[in-house]
Amino acid sequence: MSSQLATLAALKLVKFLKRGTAEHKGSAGKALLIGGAPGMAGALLLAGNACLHLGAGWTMLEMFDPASAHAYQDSPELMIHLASSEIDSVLLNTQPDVIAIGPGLGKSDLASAWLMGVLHYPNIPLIIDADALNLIAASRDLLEALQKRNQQFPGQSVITPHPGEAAKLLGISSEDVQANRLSALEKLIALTQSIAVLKGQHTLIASPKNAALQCQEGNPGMGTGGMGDILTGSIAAITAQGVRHQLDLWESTSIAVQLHAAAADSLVSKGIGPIGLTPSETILEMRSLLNKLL
Ligand SMILES: NC(=O)C1=CN([C@@H]2O[C@H](COP(=O)(O)OP(=O)(O)OC[C@H]3O[C@@H](n4cnc5c(N)ncnc54)[C@H](O)[C@@H]3O)[C@@H](O)[C@H]2O)[C@@H](O)CC1
Ligand SMILES: Nc1ncnc2c1ncn2[C@@H]1O[C@H](COP(=O)(O)OP(=O)(O)O)[C@@H](O)[C@H]1O
Repeated sequence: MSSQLATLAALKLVKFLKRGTAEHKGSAGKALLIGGAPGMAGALLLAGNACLHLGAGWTMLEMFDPASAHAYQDSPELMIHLASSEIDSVLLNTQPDVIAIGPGLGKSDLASAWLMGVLHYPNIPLIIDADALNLIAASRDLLEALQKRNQQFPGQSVITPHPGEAAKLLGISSEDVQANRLSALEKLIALTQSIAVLKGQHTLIASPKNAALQCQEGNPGMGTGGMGDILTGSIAAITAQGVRHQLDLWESTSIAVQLHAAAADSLVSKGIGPIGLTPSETILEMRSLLNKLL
């Protein structure tokens, strides 16, 4: 299969992120990240740290865990707010340039309500990951809301399932997904009409408009909890900057997918991993690679 697929080669697009001397945080965009239920606050913090270090102008977190909804000494730049049922007013007051929902979101009624709220929030890029995908897999209403959003605003959502999440969305096993990853990717796009990133060895990306590309970078050191969360935060950061730097969601996602895997390879080449490679180290390596590519 791999020989038939074109290779993802998106890093040449990084130069679009180069900042003019008069640019300010407004030009770098506002990202709103939603998740972090009790026991999984770390997933949202990892996504937030990735978003911050990959250059979003503002990184705002809607945190579901009341005990974790506070400022952090290690990353006081993150603007953290306790998620409540005031969903529409938060979205209206925040006016985000991009929303990412899912890291550690959980499957509570409030989580479903937030997901429905962001699916109804109009024409901005939306990144859907982790438990947000599991919620869509379990709810026809949420799936229909996603399909309707994509009919109204094509190209403005991306789903980022790992094989387990892809399997739930498609109603098959993760072994079936892995046995024919390209077919699973195509089915995910047919089902959701979103840009789709099927993670795992040789991550695949495609959209209703774009044929599948295969990421050649990446390594098994990436098999650490939180590695997908930082991809979500990175897509959010690059998309937030892309809004005013002529990059669309497809291009921003493509950059993030390749940069993420390339950073993990770069760390392994320096002896940092594969065993014990952490998502937090990968964030800093992504920042370093990104700035070298400008
Ligand atoms: N620090 C934290 O708080 C973390 C929280 N997390 C959150 O935990 C929740 C549950 O997510 P999880 O993904 O951990 O658990 P899930 O139960 O959703 O998925 C794990 C299963 O997916 C399948 N799978 C995943 N990757 C695969 C691959 N490359 N090849 C084949 N099969 C694969 C396997 O069957 C695996 O057992 C999410 O909301 C997530 O964001 C995780 O991101 C880990 C870190
Ligand atoms: N063997 C591998 N080769 C390449 N990339 C991998 C490998 N294992 C995991 N990854 C990557 O690591 C990330 C794991 O994401 P995910 O499973 O969502 O993690 P989490 O939910 O714990 O944050 C994905 O980007 C995936 O492509």
